[in-house]
Amino acid sequence: MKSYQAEWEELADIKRELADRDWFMGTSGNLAIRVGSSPVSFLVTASGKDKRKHTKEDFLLVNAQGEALEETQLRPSAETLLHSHIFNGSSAGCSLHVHTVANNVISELYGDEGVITFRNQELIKAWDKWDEHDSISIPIIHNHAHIPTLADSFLPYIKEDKGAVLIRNHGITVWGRTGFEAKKLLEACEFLFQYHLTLLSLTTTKSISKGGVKL
Ligand SMILES: CSCCC(=O)C(=O)COP(=O)(O)O
Ligand SMILES: [Zn+2]
Repeated sequence: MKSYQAEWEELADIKRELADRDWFMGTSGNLAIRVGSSPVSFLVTASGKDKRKHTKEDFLLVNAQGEALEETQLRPSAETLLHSHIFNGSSAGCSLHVHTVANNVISELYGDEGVITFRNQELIKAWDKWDEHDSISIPIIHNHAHIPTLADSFLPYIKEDKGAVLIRNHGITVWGRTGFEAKKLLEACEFLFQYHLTLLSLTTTKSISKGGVKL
């Protein structure tokens, strides 16, 4: 079996950075990094742990179906199937899932439309969109409690080696060709969500003030 020390360290570094951002509230979140391609194998976070803690039991190696490849007491993330779909359906090298207040609020605000689109934002260059008229759209899917059903509805959005999908009132899953790219896209999404929510709340405040209502 291929050694996976380098992938372990890369994922551990990403986990530390996301923990520093406080993006693992209440044991939420799971991370995965590809180890092999044929056959597919990847490291994934162990289920139910406080991902802000860093231990030698943070990750386990799983196969294309998300089954442990080594003897372990650890359970792979409950949402491993989504990472499996990403590694089986694209050449992505890393897949990150976090719950933040901003991604949850955006998913609820635009959940009925099933998508949120950003344009006229410098940060869409994180998706390699360099033209002034470019836009990026992030699909929003229903939060099926049954993970195989959730994974089925997630699957059609794995069209490229990088991407992002919001799961309504749950969180976001972002993937990229490398750990660097996946983290860049995740941070860009969070920036765009926070910007949008801030602008919405200030615009509302501004229009209420204009209407003569004292806040
Ligand atoms: C309390 S978080 C609920 C489960 C979840 O959505 C999540 O991201 C963490 O699950 P895991 O099995 O990966 O720990
Ligand atoms: Zn989750």
